[in-house]
Amino acid sequence: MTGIKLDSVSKVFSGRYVAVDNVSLDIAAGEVMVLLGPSGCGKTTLLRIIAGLEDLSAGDVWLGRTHATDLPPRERGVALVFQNGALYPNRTGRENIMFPLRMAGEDPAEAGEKADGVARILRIDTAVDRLPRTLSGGQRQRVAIGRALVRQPRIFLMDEPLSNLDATLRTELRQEIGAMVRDLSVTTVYVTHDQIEALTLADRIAIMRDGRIEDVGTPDQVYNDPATAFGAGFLGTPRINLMSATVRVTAHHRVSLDLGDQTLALPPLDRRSLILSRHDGARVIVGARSDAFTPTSERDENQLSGSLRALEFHGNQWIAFVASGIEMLDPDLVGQARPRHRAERSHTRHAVQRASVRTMLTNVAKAALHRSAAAPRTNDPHPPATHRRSDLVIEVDSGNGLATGDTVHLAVDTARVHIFDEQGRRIDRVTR
Ligand SMILES: Nc1ncnc2c1ncn2[C@@H]1O[C@H](COP(=O)(O)OP(=O)(O)OP(=O)(O)O)[C@@H](O)[C@H]1O
Repeated sequence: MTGIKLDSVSKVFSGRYVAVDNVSLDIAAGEVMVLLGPSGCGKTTLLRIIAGLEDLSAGDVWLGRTHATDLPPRERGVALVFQNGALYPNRTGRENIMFPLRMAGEDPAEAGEKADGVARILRIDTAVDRLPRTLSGGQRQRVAIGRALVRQPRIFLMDEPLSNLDATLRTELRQEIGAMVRDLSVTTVYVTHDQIEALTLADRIAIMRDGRIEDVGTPDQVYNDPATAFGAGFLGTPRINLMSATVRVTAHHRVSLDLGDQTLALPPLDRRSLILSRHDGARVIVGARSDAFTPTSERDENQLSGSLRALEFHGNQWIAFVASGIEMLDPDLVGQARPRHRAERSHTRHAVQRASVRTMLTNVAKAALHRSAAAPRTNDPHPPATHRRSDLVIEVDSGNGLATGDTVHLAVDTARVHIFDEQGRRIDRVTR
């Protein structure tokens, strides 16, 4: 088994577009690492870097103990499966699977046996005599996976392999891929923008944004103990509520979070109270998932209230939209201040070393600051709330007696609330 180490890896396209920005990541041998993030955040580029299909602008790649930065793709022992695992149309499923072995000069009978073995694992053994056009989308993708696996790669790279399949097939094949890569103990890097795929498949998830890794941890860690507001917003449906708040510290060092007309008090022994007790007046972001609120008729200090604007039936739950007057923030915009386009310069793999990328970033940061002084800020970490994002979104039990227009009081479980600084980074330490 082979681990992967990415050491301060950057990729700048055309000398000016930073697709991957100083990424360091250790993937253990046999681990399933999912790269998760919105379109354009650099997931595929990072995968192609591991495969050796992109030259680096800076940084190093290690595969096991091998320094692989300049190693050609065929010497890396990696196999890749893409969205459309394109198959040879005039070859049967079996011939497609055994093709890499035949190219490597393997005896046809032995290659055929290996292909049949892989087809059994992938549960397409009854379909492998057919041509691709007669196979279903799921079967075709299984053949593509089989063709990648038959060479027994040291590292298995998958780029959104399920995105062209329908929901049922996706679930089925996702479970099989998870079981298969674990049975084979092959180090796997899996790219997706689908949070369910990431949460269900991964040993660890790396959440990417703008070419960087925002957070990396087990599914439980990144969901329940998110390092950043963006990561917290990327996982979970409905999306986490992010409330703009000001820290208030009383004479007795009690800390409360001023949400405008409403307040949340932190318990005195809460570690966040200790951290914030020295930051009276600081702006923070309070994150609470929809299930951290409970509608209540009893009054107590840690309650928020508002008017029930809408109630939606989601099959397995009711979602309530509560107009609370609190300024809500969009997770996609919090802390987003970095332009992706860099200074106009021409860079080749050998010309751009780590230091020069750093200089480039500094220049761009200066330019951005200069621009922000002259023009209205479009990337303000606290953009004005929009009507669409101005409601608290909460889960309620079976819509029990609530009606739109009602005033609702919501008990807030402060233990389940996350506090981020203005740039969206957790103020307290996360467990990793
Ligand atoms: N060859 C290239 N030349 C210039 N820019 C590129 C090139 N390849 C990728 N990019 C840019 O780099 C950024 C990262 O692209 P990448 O494909 O890695 O993102 P992604 O997270 O995989 O997105 P998606 O989920 O949409 O596939 C994108 O904005 C893309 O336009």
